[in-house]
Amino acid sequence: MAKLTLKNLNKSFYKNREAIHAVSDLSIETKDGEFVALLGPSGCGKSTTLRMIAGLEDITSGEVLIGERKLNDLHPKDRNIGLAFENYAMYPPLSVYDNISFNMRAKNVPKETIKKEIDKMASLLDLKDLLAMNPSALSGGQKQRVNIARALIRRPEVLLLDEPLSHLDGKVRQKMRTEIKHLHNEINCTTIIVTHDQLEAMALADRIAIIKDGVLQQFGTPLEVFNHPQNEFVAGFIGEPPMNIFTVFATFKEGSVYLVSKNGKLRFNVPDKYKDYLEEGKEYRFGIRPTDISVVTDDQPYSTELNVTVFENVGEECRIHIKIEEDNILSIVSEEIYKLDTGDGIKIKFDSDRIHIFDVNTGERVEKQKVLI
Ligand SMILES: Nc1ncnc2c1ncn2[C@@H]1O[C@H](COP(=O)(O)OP(=O)(O)OP(=O)(O)O)[C@@H](O)[C@H]1O
Repeated sequence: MAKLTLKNLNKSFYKNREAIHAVSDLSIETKDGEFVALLGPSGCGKSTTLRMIAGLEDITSGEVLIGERKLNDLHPKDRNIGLAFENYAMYPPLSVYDNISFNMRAKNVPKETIKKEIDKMASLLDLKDLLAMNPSALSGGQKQRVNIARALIRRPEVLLLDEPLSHLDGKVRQKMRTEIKHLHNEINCTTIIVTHDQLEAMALADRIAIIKDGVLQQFGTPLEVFNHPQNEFVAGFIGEPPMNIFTVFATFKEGSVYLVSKNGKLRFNVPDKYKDYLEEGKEYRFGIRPTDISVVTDDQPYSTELNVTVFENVGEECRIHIKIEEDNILSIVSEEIYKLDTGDGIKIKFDSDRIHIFDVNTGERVEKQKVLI
C-alpha cells in the first residue's frame, strides 16, 4: 500500500514549434490503497498523466511521488508500479503461465516461488483454466485479467489501469468491472484507472479526478461530483442522461428569489439562501438532473405548467421531454400513472434542494461551501 502524489504536474508537447499543454498544473494526492479514476473526454490528458506516473513519458515540470519517494528520475522498472494497458502485448508463442511469469523467470526466481505466486494470481483473477492456453485463444475479458495478473505479480505499490474495459462489450464489460472492484477490495493496492466513461468511474472509484483540457476540474467522491459539481463542465459530464442546463436570470421580488428562463416561459422560486449568491438581473446557468424534476398533479406552489413534446415509457421509468424554444428539459419519473401524449399539459416541479447554479462567464458553481455527504 502506498500514497501516490502528483504535485503541480505539467506536460507540454511541441508540434510545429507550438506547445500543446497536455497536462497543466495537476495536483492529486491519493490515500493508501485508494482507487482513483482519471476521467475526462478524449484528449484531456488522462493517458499522458498515467504515462508520466509510469515513467513512459518525460515530465515537463512537477513531481510524482510514492510515499516520500520521488519517481521523476527513476527508470520505469524501478518505480514499483504495475501497469495494465488495454493493448499490452503478450508474447504470442508463450502460454499464459509463461507470460505472467516472464519477468520472474528473467530474474531467476526459483520455480516453486513462481508457481506459488501464479497460483495466488490465478485464484484471485480466476485464471486457473487459462494458464496453459496461448494468448491468441483468449477473449477480450480474459486478456484483461491476464494483463492485470502480469502487472500485479510484481507486487507493485501502485497499479495503473489504462482504459481496461473500453474494448469489451456489454455484459463482459460489466462483469469485468465488478471483477476489478472485487480485486481491488481483495488486494487493496493503490490503483489509478484511466477512463472516459463516467459510469465506469462512478462505479469503481473511491474518488474521481475530472479533467478537461489538461486541467483538473474537481477531485471528489462519486457522490460529491454527482451531487455537488464544482462547475458546469462537471455537471454536464457526470450523470446519464445528462443534467438539464439552461440560461436564466435572477429576479428578486417581495423578499424571494426567482429564476426566469431567457424566453420567460419558466419562472421558479429558489431557496432564500441563494440571496447571498445571486445578483438581481444577472444571467446564470441553471442545472437540474432529470430525476429531480417531478410531475405534480395538484396545485402545488411553484409548479410550472408546460406541454409535453415527447413521452417515452422505457419500462422501469418514464421520460418526459419538453422543448420550450431553445431550452430542452427532460424529466424522468418512475410512476406508471403517467401515460402522456405530445401536446398534453403537465405541471412540473424542480426539487429546490437539488438545483445547481453556475456563473455564466466562469462556469463555476455560485455557492462553494462543501456539502457533507
Ligand atoms: N506524443 C505526443 N505528441 C504530441 N501530442 C501529444 C502526444 N501525446 C498526446 N498528445 C496530445 O496531448 C493531449 C492529451 O492526450 P492524451 O492521450 O493524454 O489524452 P487522453 O485524455 O488520454 O485521450 P484519449 O481518451 O483519447 O486517450 C492531446 O491533445 C494529444 O493530442
